[in-house]
Amino acid sequence: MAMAGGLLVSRPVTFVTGNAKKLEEVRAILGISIPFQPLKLDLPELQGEPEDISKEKARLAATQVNGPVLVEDTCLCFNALKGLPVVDIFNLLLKQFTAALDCIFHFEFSSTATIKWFLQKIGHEGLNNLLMAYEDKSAYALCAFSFALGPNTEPITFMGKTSGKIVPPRGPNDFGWDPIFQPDGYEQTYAEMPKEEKNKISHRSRALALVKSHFAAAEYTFQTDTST
Ligand SMILES: O=c1[nH]c(=O)c2ncn([C@@H]3O[C@H](COP(=O)(O)OP(=O)(O)OP(=O)(O)O)[C@@H](O)[C@H]3O)c2[nH]1
Ligand SMILES: [Mg+2]
Repeated sequence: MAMAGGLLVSRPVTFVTGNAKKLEEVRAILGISIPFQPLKLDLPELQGEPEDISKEKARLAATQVNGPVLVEDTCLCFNALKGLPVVDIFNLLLKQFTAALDCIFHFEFSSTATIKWFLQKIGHEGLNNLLMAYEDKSAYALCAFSFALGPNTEPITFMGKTSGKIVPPRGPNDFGWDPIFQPDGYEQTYAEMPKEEKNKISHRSRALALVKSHFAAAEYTFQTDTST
């Protein structure tokens, strides 16, 4: 029997995420192109550039799983705020605030704020309000998948970006900031679009196209028999 020329990998990839909606989309986009099994783990996320957050998630996941892992980190960036991911804006404010408080009360704050945290705290309306003072409502969704073959191997990262604008919420409210993100060239928000449509143009599908190309080029062979 002819064997693929690529690396033999001990078992299928584990896609580690605590987010069921992400998993749903990844399943729909990947189909059977990459054999993977999901694992629900909410990994701690260090703050920094999206690529670094994603890589660090992959390192942590590979150590926990002790095998090949795929992870993903998504952020929503507002151009009026210099394209900074919301997390950085928050950290900037937090730093100034804590510095001021520290002078007065010797308080200390620590936080792992993300777009997720912002969404939970201020909601869609709050995210819209952040841009109230700016004419520029443009934004982009950025997705960073990282793949690691196992612990102690350097993760490879694949980025996907979709540009659009922040609008008052429209459409079903079952996935994060989908109702307030309207991609360029569309009259609908992510939430209003049929799933197949979002999955054709989303930050996630663009990053996953690169993941798929990498897997196709690397010709990994996954050992599925775990009894050996
Ligand atoms: O409207 C949305 N459309 C999307 O396509 C999308 N992708 C992610 N998100 C949300 O943005 C934050 C990212 O944080 P995030 O990348 O750390 O994800 P997470 O913590 O939920 O899961 P994970 O880290 O366990 O994989 C979380 O609030 C996610 O719900 C999205 N919202
Ligand atoms: Mg997370």
